[in-house]
Amino acid sequence: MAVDYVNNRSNLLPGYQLDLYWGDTKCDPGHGLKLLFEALTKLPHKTLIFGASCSQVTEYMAKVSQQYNLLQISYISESPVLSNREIFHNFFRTYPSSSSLDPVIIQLLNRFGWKKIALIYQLQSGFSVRMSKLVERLRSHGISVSTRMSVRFKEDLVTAINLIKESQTRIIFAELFSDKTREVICQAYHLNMTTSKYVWILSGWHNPNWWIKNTTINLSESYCSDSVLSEALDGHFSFNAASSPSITDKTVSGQSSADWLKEFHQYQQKYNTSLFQGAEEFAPFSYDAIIAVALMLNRSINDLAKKNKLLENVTYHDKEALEIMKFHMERVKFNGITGPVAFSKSGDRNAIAVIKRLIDGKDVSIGYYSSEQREMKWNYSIPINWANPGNKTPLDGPKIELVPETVPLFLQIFLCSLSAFGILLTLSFITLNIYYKNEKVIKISSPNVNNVIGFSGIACFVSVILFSIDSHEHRFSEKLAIVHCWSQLWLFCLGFTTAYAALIAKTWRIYKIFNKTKVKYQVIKDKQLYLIIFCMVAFEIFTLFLWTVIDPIKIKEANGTIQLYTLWIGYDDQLFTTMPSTKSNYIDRKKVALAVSSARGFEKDTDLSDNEDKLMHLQYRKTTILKEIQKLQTELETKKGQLEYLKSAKREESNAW
Ligand SMILES: NCCCC(=O)O
Repeated sequence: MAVDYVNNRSNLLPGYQLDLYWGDTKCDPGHGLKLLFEALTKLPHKTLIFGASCSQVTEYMAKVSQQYNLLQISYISESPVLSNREIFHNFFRTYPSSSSLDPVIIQLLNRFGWKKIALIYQLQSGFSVRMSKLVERLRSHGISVSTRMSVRFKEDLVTAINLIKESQTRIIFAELFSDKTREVICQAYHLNMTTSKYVWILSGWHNPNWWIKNTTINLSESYCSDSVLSEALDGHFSFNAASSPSITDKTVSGQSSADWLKEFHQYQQKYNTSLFQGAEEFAPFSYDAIIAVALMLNRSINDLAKKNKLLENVTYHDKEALEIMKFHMERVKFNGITGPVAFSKSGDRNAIAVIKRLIDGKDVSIGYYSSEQREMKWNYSIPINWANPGNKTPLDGPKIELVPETVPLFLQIFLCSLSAFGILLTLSFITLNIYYKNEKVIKISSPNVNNVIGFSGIACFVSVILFSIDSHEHRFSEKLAIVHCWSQLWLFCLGFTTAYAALIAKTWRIYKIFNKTKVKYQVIKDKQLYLIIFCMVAFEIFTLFLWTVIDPIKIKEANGTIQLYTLWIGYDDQLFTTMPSTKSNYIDRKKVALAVSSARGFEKDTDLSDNEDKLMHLQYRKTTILKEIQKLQTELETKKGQLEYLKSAKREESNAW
């Protein structure tokens, strides 16, 4: 159609006819190179190489064509590798580099507030390099890439999808050729990864209805028919360079994009050949590429003439002719079917990208992005239906909410009131104890030691109040929280030990009195009781000191529930059954029981945090290993990309062709 247009125009390449020698590269470098050699070795001499479609073929062909000092122009190859002028000196394209469309993904993620994405792509240099650049770009925009998987064989694909599922990322960008994309979607479907919780973003350059192939996909354990794929793909997003960004603007041929499309359909019917089927996405770019070639040749004729050269006589390896053509190609500028056509220094095209969504089997344009103006225009009149109750935008992963695990308020109030009551009661006992210290019953019970027990009990009550105060990071600084934790422990342990030591001392004295073997009345003074108390408290301080130094408290976030054991009250009668003083009216059994039970509860609490520790550690190890795998994969892909560059450069140097 484009060749006909050029050949029918009297003012474009007057006296010349454009001839196109073509063949199907089958998206395979081997086929592509064979066709290229056949074309180059047959007469007439070829003036320019047009194509290929798949970047992996184009890359090889462009390396060959430049050995012949020929210009090459592609109409759909999107690999960012082709933008490297140091490797591809004479290459142009009317389709933008895929990397120039990366902002589209960022705009889409930003629109829906997604901050995490998983990437999956087919293993080949163009896609690998594109993904490396995309990862950098996403990260610079605060979007994390949870997983980056490359696939080549069916086995890789199954593992890759499983790993993406494990990464718990619900937004997935996949760039693969259509056959592989079908397989990826099939596997995802069987893993429930195409439900409304997941969002798939795919390349938009596939043929319309690319998933319909009338064949069943057979993965290891998953089968998918076309109708299953249609169901799985409904609602996915895709984007590509817009083939007809404006349907009203007049183009260089005087047609609007709409007129052009009409004529294209007439061509399709006229030739009735399968070769035109589904070519709507590529055809406008191909058309504009031919127009660009015609304009470039038209302008080159005069400059060639100045060098005494005729276009038809230009032979291979003519560097001078090549420079003239390259000069004019770099300056081509016209309004094409695909919008304004001009080439950057790297031979690339700035284009307008279209974002589409598959709604009820039809691609609907929901926005346009201009890479030149870096501007996104959303078509908000298209409703975004997420197919979930309440039409909620899917999340990029499971929602993680940090819930501080604290003692519930009612329990806090209850505990504090109970402790305050205990403190008041103890204070009143201490007062009575001091006031009536000379009364006989009080006197024989060692009022000073009673006071020690009273104050120790108060320390335990205060520690309960401290336990119930929530010191998580939003309230206390880390240092203060640590001091808070230690003070609870020190207060409780010292209070308990002191009270217990005093009781033991008193019990021992009673035991001594009641079990006297000598006839003489035995006097045991308070000083001896203080010594027992001192020894036990000193041992406790020493133990606490060792604990504080050897295993200091660390603040960390943990999953799970805090269970409060310290309230359970029970008796530990063991001590009393072995001592005759159990029956003594002067021993406050309640207090002892509370203290012993609290200590037990504390042990249980410590066990619980040990388990949490292990769980946290395992979770941490899992995350670290996953991150390491991702890092290694990224490095591997980058290295593969570099290796391919180096291989191509080496081949070029050695002039193997
Ligand atoms: N024709 C497919 C476009 C993708 C590529 O550049 O290979």
